[in-house]
Amino acid sequence: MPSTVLIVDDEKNILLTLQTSLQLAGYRTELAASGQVALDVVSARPVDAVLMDVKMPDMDGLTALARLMELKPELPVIMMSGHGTIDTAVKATQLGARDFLEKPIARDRLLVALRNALKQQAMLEELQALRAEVGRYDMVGSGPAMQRIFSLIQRTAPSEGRVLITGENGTGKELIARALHQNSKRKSGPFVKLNCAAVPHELIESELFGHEKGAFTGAVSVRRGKFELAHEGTLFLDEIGDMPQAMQTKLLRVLQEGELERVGGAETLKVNVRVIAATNKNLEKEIEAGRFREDLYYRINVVQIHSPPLRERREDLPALIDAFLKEACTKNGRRPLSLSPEALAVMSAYDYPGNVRELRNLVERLAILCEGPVVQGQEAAELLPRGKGVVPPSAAPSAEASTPRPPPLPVPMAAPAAPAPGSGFRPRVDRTFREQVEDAEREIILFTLAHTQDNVTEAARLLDLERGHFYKKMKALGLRRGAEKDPGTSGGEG
Ligand SMILES: Nc1ncnc2c1ncn2[C@@H]1O[C@H](COP(=O)(O)OP(=O)(O)OP(=O)(O)O)[C@@H](O)[C@H]1O
Repeated sequence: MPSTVLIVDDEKNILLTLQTSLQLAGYRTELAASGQVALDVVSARPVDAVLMDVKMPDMDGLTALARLMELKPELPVIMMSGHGTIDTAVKATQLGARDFLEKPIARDRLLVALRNALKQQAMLEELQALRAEVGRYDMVGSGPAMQRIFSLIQRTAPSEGRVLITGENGTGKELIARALHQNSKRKSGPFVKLNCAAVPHELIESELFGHEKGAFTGAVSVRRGKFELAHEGTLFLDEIGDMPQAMQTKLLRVLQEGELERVGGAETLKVNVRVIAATNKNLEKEIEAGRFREDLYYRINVVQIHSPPLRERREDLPALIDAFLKEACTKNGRRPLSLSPEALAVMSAYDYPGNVRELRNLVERLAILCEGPVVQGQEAAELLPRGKGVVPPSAAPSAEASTPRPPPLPVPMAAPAAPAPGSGFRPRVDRTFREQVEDAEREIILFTLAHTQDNVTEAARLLDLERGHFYKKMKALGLRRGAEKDPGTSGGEG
């Protein structure tokens, strides 16, 4: 899409000459005969750059420049003057002008200045976007599920094929979309995102297609839609399953014809956009229920990439935790933290209904709250939702641990061969009476088994319990025998 340049000069001849030069070079132009008109145009219509004379009646160019910078601080403005002094040029630069041209303006010099200003602007915008997204591009994980995703990204990204990314919230769908863009031929173009579930139904059309001034109440100026903004780049439509049906029909037309009109506008705009969509819904079910257009589904679903929930790819947990821990420590200005084996075991046992997003938040909390330098199992357990944090005794305490060993937590499926947690049971206020009695019973059994080297008969004898009753108790508490052990070698209790 050609850039629009606003030319501001009180001399009509100059306006027309510059307009011709710029149009021949492929730019769209807007004209303003005064500083005030220029301000009106910029607040009403999309303008990519301004070329403005210094000497004008009513409002001189430098005053207009200062006002423009207040209105749109990032707008590239090139000043021009027939009586240019160094002083004026310095003032213009201080006010935010990107370049200063002397009249009469040489066409080549003008085009170079304009190209540089627009390029610089594009780079600044890209840098800003990158800064905002810092740390969000790198996809961590090397398990089979991630390998499959990486391979699909590699094969799909260079094509122009539309991609539908499916998966629960927080599984990394947006990250996949960004990776597809970054690895595509469009990577120097924009990546634009619209979350269809976050925009009120009545506004989604203008978000996507833009609107003309006065198209509806509140449309005080022209606005480009996401499709226009994504021209020659990628448009990521998140939560597409939430797109209203009327809008699905309009989207289908753009996907088929590559054309659209802004809301309230008559001009047909051609756009060259690759659409990547994502959903946490089962779109086939949505089609059956009559909520999603089947023809749109086939248009967007040329290639499908599924991002499985974190609980189905636990093998990636250590690498993800490590990456998020490093990131959070740097962000919060603290020395690097590491996880004790107990803490890692606690975090690996949790199901993460909020997926990688939840893990990332939990790790950031760890980085803020833990004293460190090694996160203990108890600290990790306390971070998880109530009742979800358990410290398996099989996880050995870290040698680097600087804090005293915390009291042990309940053991859901522990092999008696594991080291006994010791007699550290203490009453707590965050578990019920019954849970705490069971915690104590577990401790007693594990402690005794450790003492008898897993000899169940001997442990039952020491506790004055029937052997059968002892077994039942173990089962009820979720404990199992050292299954890998041959009963004959573990003390002959079998
Ligand atoms: N493989 C990964 N490596 C590193 N970070 C990840 C990974 N997957 C997800 N994340 C991080 O988890 C968070 C959620 O990811 P993202 O927004 O891509 O998920 P989503 O599936 O698009 O979520 P939603 O459906 O809610 O929009 C982000 O902070 C992202 O950086």
